[in-house]
Amino acid sequence: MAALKVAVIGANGRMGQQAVAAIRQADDLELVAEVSRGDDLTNVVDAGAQIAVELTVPASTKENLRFLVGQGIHCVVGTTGWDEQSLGALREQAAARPGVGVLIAPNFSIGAVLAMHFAAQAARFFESAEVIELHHPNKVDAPSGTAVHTAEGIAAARSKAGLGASPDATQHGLDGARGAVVGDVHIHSVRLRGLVAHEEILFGSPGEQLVIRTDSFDRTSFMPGILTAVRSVQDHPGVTVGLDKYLDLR
Ligand SMILES: NC(=O)C1=CN([C@@H]2O[C@H](COP(=O)(O)OP(=O)(O)OC[C@H]3O[C@@H](n4cnc5c(N)ncnc54)[C@H](OP(=O)(O)O)[C@@H]3O)[C@@H](O)[C@H]2O)C=CC1
Ligand SMILES: O=C(O)C1=N[C@H](C(=O)O)C[C@H](O)C1
Repeated sequence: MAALKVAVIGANGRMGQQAVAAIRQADDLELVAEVSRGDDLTNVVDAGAQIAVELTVPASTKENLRFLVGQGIHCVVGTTGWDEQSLGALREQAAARPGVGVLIAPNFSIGAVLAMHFAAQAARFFESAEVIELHHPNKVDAPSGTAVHTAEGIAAARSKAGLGASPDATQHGLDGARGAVVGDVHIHSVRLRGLVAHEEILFGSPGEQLVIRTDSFDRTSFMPGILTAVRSVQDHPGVTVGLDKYLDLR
């Protein structure tokens, strides 16, 4: 079978460089274009790319996707910054290009994907839930896309189970002390030299605690997920959020 033709957008970045290397090493994939800031995205089309891996910055990703989906190119997106409004616009655009698949993946590491899945399963059993995400200090966004997705999954499960917000008697203190809030779930962001990408999901009930923790010590942890997504995206038309949807998790 012919190799799938793949382009990487954001090829000079921390993730982009590793994605380029991982795709080059895969026998069933052919890297046909590497796009960095300032390069023309039409290179991707001219090179005949079937799939684009988008690993840029929140300020660039939506515009890139608008172009790529408009050209009928399947997209695997790791960049953060997607909210309900921008996802809605993307879904609308994808609906006008039937057959085109787009994966928005808050996290490609299997550990993080499973942590989010387990957190959603655990959420209805506990009175309290909070998320701590810990990253390298060069990260430009906070909270992390993974933490937002984790909190959304927990909030949906809690709401379905009829649970309200976690108990919290805080009335006084410094702004920000209780973190950011997504769907009633508090998220705390740590930025620390030496870290890569880590998350702890805390659940509490009287007399007990459950901690789910995932650690990416190296960006190689994201590569198997990217390759799985590249190989699968054509089989999932429309916009999918979360690599878990490709993994047959129950
Ligand atoms: N889903 C996942 O598993 C993971 C997702 N991420 C996310 O992926 C994104 C990238 O992370 P990371 O590699 O660490 O970030 P980097 O800042 O190292 O890389 C981003 C790269 O994209 C480039 N860029 C910006 N705009 C464009 C554009 N329009 N066209 C082409 N290239 C562009 C930047 O260039 P310049 O330097 O000139 O700005 C930079 O080289 C972030 O949103 C991060 O949160 C990260 C790790 C895992
Ligand atoms: O910027 C990063 O490094 C990461 N970004 C993603 C996020 O915001 O969740 C994924 C991972 O946490 C690494």
